[in-house]
Amino acid sequence: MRIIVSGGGTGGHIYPAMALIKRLKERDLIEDVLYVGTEKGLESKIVKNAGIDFKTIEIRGFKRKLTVENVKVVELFLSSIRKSKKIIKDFKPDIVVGTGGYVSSAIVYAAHVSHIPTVIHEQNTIAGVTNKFLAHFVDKIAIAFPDVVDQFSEKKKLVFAGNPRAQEVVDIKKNDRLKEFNLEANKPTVMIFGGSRGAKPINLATIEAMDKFLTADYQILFVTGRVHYDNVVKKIDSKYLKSANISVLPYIDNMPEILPDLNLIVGRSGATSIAEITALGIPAVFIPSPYVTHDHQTKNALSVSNVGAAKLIPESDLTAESLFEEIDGIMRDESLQKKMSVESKKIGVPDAADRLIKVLLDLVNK
Ligand SMILES: CC(=O)N[C@H]1[C@@H](OP(=O)(O)OP(=O)(O)OC[C@H]2O[C@@H](n3ccc(=O)[nH]c3=O)[C@H](O)[C@@H]2O)O[C@H](CO)[C@@H](O)[C@@H]1O
Repeated sequence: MRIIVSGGGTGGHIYPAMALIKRLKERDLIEDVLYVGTEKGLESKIVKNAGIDFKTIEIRGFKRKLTVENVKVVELFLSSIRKSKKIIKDFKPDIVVGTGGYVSSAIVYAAHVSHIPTVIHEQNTIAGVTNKFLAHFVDKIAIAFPDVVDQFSEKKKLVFAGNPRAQEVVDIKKNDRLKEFNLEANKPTVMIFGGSRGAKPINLATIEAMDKFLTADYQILFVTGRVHYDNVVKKIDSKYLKSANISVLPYIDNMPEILPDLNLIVGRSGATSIAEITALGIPAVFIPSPYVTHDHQTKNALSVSNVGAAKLIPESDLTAESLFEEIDGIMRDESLQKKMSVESKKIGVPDAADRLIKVLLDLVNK
């Protein structure tokens, strides 16, 4: 099939799109693929690095408050629909898929008015603004959490698919990649990170807890987020940076290959991270971001912690002490780790990419 995929802004919208493309290629289902994003978004780097054709449109998200800036946003939206129609006319897709973020709104809408089948993928427990808007026009809405059903009035369009990134990570075996980060290959390992862009409060609590981690009988992979890295390193005493027990990195490009080597993941509760974690059954501690629309990360996290697969620290309770105690409590208790892992796997969707592909094939072959 000829397919246009669009999703961006943060990794949580991009990696599911990339996982879908990867699986379509593995199954030899792609005749040609084009990714539509913005030049400024994280997608520009990730998609270009993967060698996938990439076309940009200029578009911005609405400000929630009434401001004059929104006039510019409307102008850009209209011009990006015109550009999207041209892209569609030239590429002639059989289907267009949007995975969220405002960038996907123009191309998916333009596909709808050009009578091309359309699908959106909603990763979260609370639907994003773009997907709520697009829901009126698209043919199918693929969801990753059953809870989100209530958010859409277009019930007949809903299909539960999970998040394609789950299937991408589940096939990768433990492969001792931790040595690349100066950590031991077989020592129990905790990764602390704040989603695709890093999170300052998590970074600060981790820096303050370093003293305790220095002597722990497990090691710490601390991923700060690219924009925070220099500041974090400046704040850390060099004895921690030289320690064999702690590795500090700005970003991990090959996350699927690292995940099987981890015993505990601590971080934000972005939906794509959750899909990866539950596909593999990795115990987790979530510190939901309170800065996202409708506090959706708390709802995401609760769907995992409510079944005993993760612990939850509200950001308002996050300190070096609470962070260390939660991590240490889990790392000292192997039976708890096993129990969390079993419960986590039960809610994982390891065949999510194939489920989503079935939705696409049903539309294309209609
Ligand atoms: C602040 C914000 O708006 N966050 C949203 C964003 O999160 P964010 O972009 O952080 O998304 P997720 O936590 O869902 O996913 C992060 C992705 O980035 C990858 N990764 C992360 C760090 C790293 O060093 N290397 C790497 O590859 C992870 O493996 C994962 O695939 O999109 C998610 C999915 O719609 C939402 O649920 C989040 O609420």
